[in-house]
Amino acid sequence: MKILADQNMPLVEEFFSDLGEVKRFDGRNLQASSLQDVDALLIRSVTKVNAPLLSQANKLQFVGTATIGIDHVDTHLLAQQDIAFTNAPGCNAVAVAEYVISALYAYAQETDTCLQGKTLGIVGVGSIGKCLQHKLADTGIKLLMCDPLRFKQGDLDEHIDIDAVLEQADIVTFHVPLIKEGADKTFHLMDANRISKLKENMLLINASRGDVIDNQALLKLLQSGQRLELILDVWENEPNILTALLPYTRFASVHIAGHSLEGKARGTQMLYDGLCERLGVCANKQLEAFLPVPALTKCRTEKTLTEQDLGRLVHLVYDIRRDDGLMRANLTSHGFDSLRKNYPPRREFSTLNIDNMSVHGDVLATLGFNVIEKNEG
Ligand SMILES: NC(=O)C1=CN([C@@H]2O[C@H](COP(=O)(O)OP(=O)(O)OC[C@H]3O[C@@H](n4cnc5c(N)ncnc54)[C@H](O)[C@@H]3O)[C@@H](O)[C@H]2O)C=CC1
Ligand SMILES: O=C(O)C(=O)[C@H](O)COP(=O)(O)O
Repeated sequence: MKILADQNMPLVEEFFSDLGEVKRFDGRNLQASSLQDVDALLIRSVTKVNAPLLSQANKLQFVGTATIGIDHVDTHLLAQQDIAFTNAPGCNAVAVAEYVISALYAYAQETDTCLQGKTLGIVGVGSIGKCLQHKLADTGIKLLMCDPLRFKQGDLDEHIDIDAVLEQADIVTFHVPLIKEGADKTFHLMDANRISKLKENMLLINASRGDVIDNQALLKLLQSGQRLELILDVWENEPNILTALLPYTRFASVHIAGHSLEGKARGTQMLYDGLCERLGVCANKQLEAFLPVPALTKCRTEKTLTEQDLGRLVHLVYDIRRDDGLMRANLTSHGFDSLRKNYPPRREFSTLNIDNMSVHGDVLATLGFNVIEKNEG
């Protein structure tokens, strides 16, 4: 079978070469003619699957996106054409949650803020929101959960309306899918009206989709002199983003919140599992076999850890300021997509084994580190 895979998807040859012939493509520039005689298409978020793209797909039986988000895929059209579809739910939830945690500790360090006692609103409590809620559970940050849909389904104990969250929280982070229309639309969930009511100096984090926040309205507010703390990983109209927003951000990045090595590799494995299921063959490959050993695998904590120490541990594994620096220094010369393509490897907290001799084992473990020893003394 012929398999066409995005050039930015890792481990495709390792997972798929036993199933067929693998060819790569540039995700932003896939042409309809390239789908002639192709059996399986493996994409990332930058490839729009729609009627024009599928117009010459004479053999396509499987489309997989190695992402959580599916706003780039016309799933109804695929169903109509009896083309199996899978995404990779949850594949990079840990990576996005750790991006937010790294951002929080870096923000705290730079602004001399104590996170303990602050109130953080999580808007969208699915895989990522829940993962973040769990990881922050022992940090002393008060969490407000906002997810009307899950609350209605009885899948969430508490739900606070978004406007109440924006009023009560010091920090708000968005983890909703992009829904462009209908009763549940999240397009411009943060519209000009909500943006105009934002409290001075509150911290907004967006690592969901750029269109969830009206970027022009946000810029207008900031240009009017309102002070806000902003951490943006996603932007409207990527890759041609509103660069005028950049100077107003505390930290900015090129849509890489989910790009841990593990997160991207899990996405590939989930597509492999999906295609094997479609073909009725046994999926017998595991990503652990392909991941490199991390540069840093072990450290030891001796004393009672302060919040600053926790931040240092977080940043040992992943410091958002690395990505912020790369974007600010290279966006103009290299461009948004090239920075994404050449994203330096990043590992998840679980790759750091912490030999813990302090009383902070629980917070370290809930943050996601691998705590290998605990001494209550
Ligand atoms: N920046 C990045 O690199 C990444 C971004 N994403 C984005 O994050 C989104 C969320 O991912 P997951 O948590 O895995 O998805 P999920 O589908 O598990 O959870 C999304 C949650 O948002 C809730 N929701 C929908 N509309 C809402 C609203 N108006 N207000 C509050 N909650 C609402 C849903 O009920 C659901 O529980 C993805 O759809 C994707 O667009 C995902 C991975 C990486
Ligand atoms: O999973 C998602 O949804 C994402 O946004 C990805 O992590 C990032 O997208 P691509 O690397 O596929 O463009």
